[in-house]
Amino acid sequence: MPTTDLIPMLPYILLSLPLLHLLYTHTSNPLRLIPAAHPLAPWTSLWIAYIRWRGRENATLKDAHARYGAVVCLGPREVSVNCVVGGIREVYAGGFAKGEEGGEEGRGEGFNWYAFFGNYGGIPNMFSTGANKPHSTRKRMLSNIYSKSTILSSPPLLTSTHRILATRFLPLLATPPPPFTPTPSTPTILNITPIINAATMDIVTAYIFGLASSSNLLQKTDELMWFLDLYNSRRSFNFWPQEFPRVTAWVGGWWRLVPRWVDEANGGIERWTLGMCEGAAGVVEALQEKREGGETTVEVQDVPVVYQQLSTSIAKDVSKKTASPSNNDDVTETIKLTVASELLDHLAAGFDTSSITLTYAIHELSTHPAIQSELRRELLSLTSPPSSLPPPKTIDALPFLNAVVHETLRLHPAIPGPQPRVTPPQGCKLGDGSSGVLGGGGEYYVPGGVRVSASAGLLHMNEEVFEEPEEWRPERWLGKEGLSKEGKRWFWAFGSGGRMCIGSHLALYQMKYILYSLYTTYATSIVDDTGIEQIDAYTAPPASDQLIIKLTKV
Ligand code: HEM
Repeated sequence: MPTTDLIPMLPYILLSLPLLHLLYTHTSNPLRLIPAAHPLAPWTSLWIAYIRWRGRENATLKDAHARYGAVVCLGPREVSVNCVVGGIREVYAGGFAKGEEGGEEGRGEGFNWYAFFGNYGGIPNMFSTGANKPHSTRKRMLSNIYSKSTILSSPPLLTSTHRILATRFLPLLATPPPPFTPTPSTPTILNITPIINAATMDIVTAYIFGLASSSNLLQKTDELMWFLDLYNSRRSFNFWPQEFPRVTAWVGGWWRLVPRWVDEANGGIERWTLGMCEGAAGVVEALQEKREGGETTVEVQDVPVVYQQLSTSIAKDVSKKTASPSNNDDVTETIKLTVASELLDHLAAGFDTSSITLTYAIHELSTHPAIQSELRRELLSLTSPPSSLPPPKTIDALPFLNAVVHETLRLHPAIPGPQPRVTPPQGCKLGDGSSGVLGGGGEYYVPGGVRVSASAGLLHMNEEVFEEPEEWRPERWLGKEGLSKEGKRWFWAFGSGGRMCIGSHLALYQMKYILYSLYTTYATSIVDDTGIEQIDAYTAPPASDQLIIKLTKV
């Protein structure tokens, strides 16, 4: 055929090129062999992006795993796993990074879903860092102060927790001001959720910054409302910057996908955190003077445990990297913002997740009065002087309280959504070839650079592991052995592996003490739990952000 005869066919040839390319990439993609959550999933990532944009990801994954098994394909470069063997054990215990390794200072390159959690204009922190090496350097700086043995024996933490519960939390419950009481004439009926938010924030920031420099949201109601308004209203604007950061930045020049006030809200929270850092820095200086023989006194509860440890370690790290700093002010500013970015993440991660869990614990206890009485019996069996709390180790060892907290974390994990990681360059095998529900189903090769995730909200619903998983049953954690061995492997509220929650012991500590204070003083019952269902998101508070309960003095 003469070449000129081909000219009329040119548009058709050009049009078919993208289709041929799509066909080629599909047939050469090993992910096409994995059961697909939707017919479009192996062909395009637009389907799962649309599901995320609609806020339907958790529900969609639940349905997909129920239909197609433990490993499902969500996109041409994405899979979800819902099993231990060939699933969380490989991905999380196996140390898959959050973003591809490499990049500037080994911080990772390519897409990193967590980069969005950087603060102060993208300064990374432990949680947001993509690559494993810089992450583990940072984690080593902090692991000791968040370890179980340190938390359970920390005088600053115990003293500040006691002060916060005895002088702020219980008095607030006794006479709650208007924003907490829907009808001021009935002060025993109150919205417990913001009070719990305030209590967890005050305890977490007291451990981080010391009581004198921390938040006092339980007593400063206006500040609490200001903070919660900023914090909660940003939630619905995560999609674009988190899933499509480059598009968001590119389009941002002429069309804002995220309203300006979200940036302003972030700025407000950042300045608030810097204020606490400055207070803590003053206390660290005073401690230094004291060590050098000065007169200064610092009360035990005012020691900024986390701030002190982190600022010292980061200062060493930064000065090591900048051997001859050209500008000392720049170095000081870098240290200040690096510390603040890290600690802002801790206070946000710490207050939000713990208060979600506590809201559900109170909801469940209020709808299960017999279990509430059983818990109160156990708590009241402790004897402690009226002016102090029972010792942390005693509280920690209470079996029924422990069961109530863990069963709530199982049924209502504060982070039920997918925790994305990236498969290593050499690829991996997911699933374990077995057919049972406990195994990973078929075994599949997954190449490097693929987004893979598991979700606590799905792992905790396996009926082979947790009998009647939709039921809240603290007793499944009791008995001689406690939860079954299999149950322990599938319990994933704090994640697992190197990127597991660093604050889990602090979280358990404060949740147990808050429940102790509440239930040794009051009985709770539900007045209005409309909207108590968890939203479909990574971190999932109640849809209504509130729980109205009645308190009755015991
Ligand atoms: C009930 C309370 C809590 C729950 C359910 C929870 C859950 C989790 C989970 C599932 C992760 C891993 C997330 C992922 O990789 O996508 C995580 C990480 C983290 N959590 Fe928590 N958390 C809680 C309380 C706290 C507290 C009190 C702190 C305060 C320090 C905290 C600080 C962190 C940090 C800094 C990370 C990142 C760890 C790393 O990158 O190595 N969390 N948390």
